Amino acid sequence: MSSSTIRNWSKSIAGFGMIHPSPRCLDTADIIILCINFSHSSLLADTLDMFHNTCGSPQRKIIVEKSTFPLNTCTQITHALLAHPTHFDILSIPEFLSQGSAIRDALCPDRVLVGCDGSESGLRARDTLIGLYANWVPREKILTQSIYSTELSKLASNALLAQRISSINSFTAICDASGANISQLTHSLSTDRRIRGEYLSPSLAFGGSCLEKDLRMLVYLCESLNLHHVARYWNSVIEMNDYQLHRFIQRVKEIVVGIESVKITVLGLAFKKDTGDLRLSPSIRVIKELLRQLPDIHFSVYDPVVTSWQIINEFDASEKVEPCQSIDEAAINTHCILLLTNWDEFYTQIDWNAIYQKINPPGWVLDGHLIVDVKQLELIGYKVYQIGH
Ligand SMILES: NC(=O)c1ccc[n+]([C@@H]2O[C@H](COP(=O)([O-])OP(=O)(O)OC[C@H]3O[C@@H](n4cnc5c(N)ncnc54)[C@H](O)[C@@H]3O)[C@@H](O)[C@H]2O)c1
Ligand SMILES: O=c1ccn([C@@H]2O[C@H](COP(=O)(O)OP(=O)(O)O[C@H]3O[C@H](CO)[C@@H](O)[C@H](O)[C@H]3O)[C@@H](O)[C@H]2O)c(=O)[nH]1
Repeated sequence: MSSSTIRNWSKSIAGFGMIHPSPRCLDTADIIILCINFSHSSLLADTLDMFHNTCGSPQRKIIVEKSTFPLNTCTQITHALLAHPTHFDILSIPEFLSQGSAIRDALCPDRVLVGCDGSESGLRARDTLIGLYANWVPREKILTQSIYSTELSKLASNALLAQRISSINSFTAICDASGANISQLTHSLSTDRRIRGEYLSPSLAFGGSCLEKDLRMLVYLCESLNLHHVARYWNSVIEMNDYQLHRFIQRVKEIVVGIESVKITVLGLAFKKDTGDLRLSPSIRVIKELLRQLPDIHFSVYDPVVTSWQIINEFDASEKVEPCQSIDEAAINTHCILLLTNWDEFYTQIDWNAIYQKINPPGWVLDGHLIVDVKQLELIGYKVYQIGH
């Protein structure tokens, strides 16, 4: 979300504001929402230091854990602040929004989980936050739980989403090896009302800053609870994701190896459509791994949202990765087109006939998201690999 969007949105909800954190602003706040990124773990310590440095106004404050922190973080914060003269109540209210639909998800959440420690003041703090959310979320969608349950619910949600993606991706491997068709398979699965179709879209891998990170947190939690079988189970979801990505990279290698001065066109760099976020993007992993294994390759990259500056900054070997302003520009003299992000315009706005005139024979297209109509492209003359077909 851009800061101006957040500002406009937050203006419409009385009492909300974006602040640059400082001991002074913490002193005057009634509710402090932590949405920092735990991967900078020292920053969590900095934040706690900042609370310690506030002058200690007598008024009680509520700290909301919105970031996805490891289980038990709320309790650790409580202990860390025990000696502080201001009294704090800690709540866990995990965030479930997705990149690309953040505002819609925030305004119309499936549910809001509010976890508290069950103490008298904790329950009062919980009711304050429920009152705040009730301004725009129907009361029946606001669920109250213990702090451990809300923290674990967040990890469990991302783990199950990732597990569904890895499961369907495992079937693309079976389809590739057996001749079955993944589109037909997902269609039949989605008609089963116990399964349905969400998070069953096959892909070259799941990416983004959350699913893998939260799975790793879950694996770590299981290990620390001596639940080694359970840890291995969830770790296998990550392993399946890596396997799927490397299967795709292997297919590209088989096609381009031996071609002199090979040029590959990458369509889509963001980790998914409707965002410019590059964190743990499968496209970037594909490019970097191919550059590592076949350093002579040149890439031309087009993404509808990711800027040239972002592309240049992402790669050390920037002279080998050329940002392009259009699909047509990226495709000139290419040997192979990779469809790596599921942008809507790739489904509907690519003139495959026109592009075929600009590329090097035999004209390979490798589709990591079931974007193209394979038969139509083969009729034009392309050679096509689509996951699971
Ligand atoms: N991005 C999402 O879609 C999403 C969705 C749900 C939950 N989450 C969770 O929210 C948290 C943040 O994720 P993000 O994607 O917004 O990360 P991010 O890195 O984009 O943003 C974190 C921000 O916090 C700031 N920050 C970190 N430590 C700070 C400190 N001590 N004081 C002041 N500012 C500090 C950083 O400078 C950064 O701007 C993570 O725990 C993540 O798992 C993210
Ligand atoms: O059927 C699917 C659905 C998604 N993906 C991929 O999975 C990744 C993650 O997608 P998505 O879940 O939409 O993105 P995020 O914005 O990372 O959101 C997830 O992570 C957030 C941070 O924790 C949570 O708040 C959200 O509920 C959770 O969906 C992307 O690479 C997608 O392309 C697939 O391959 N197939």
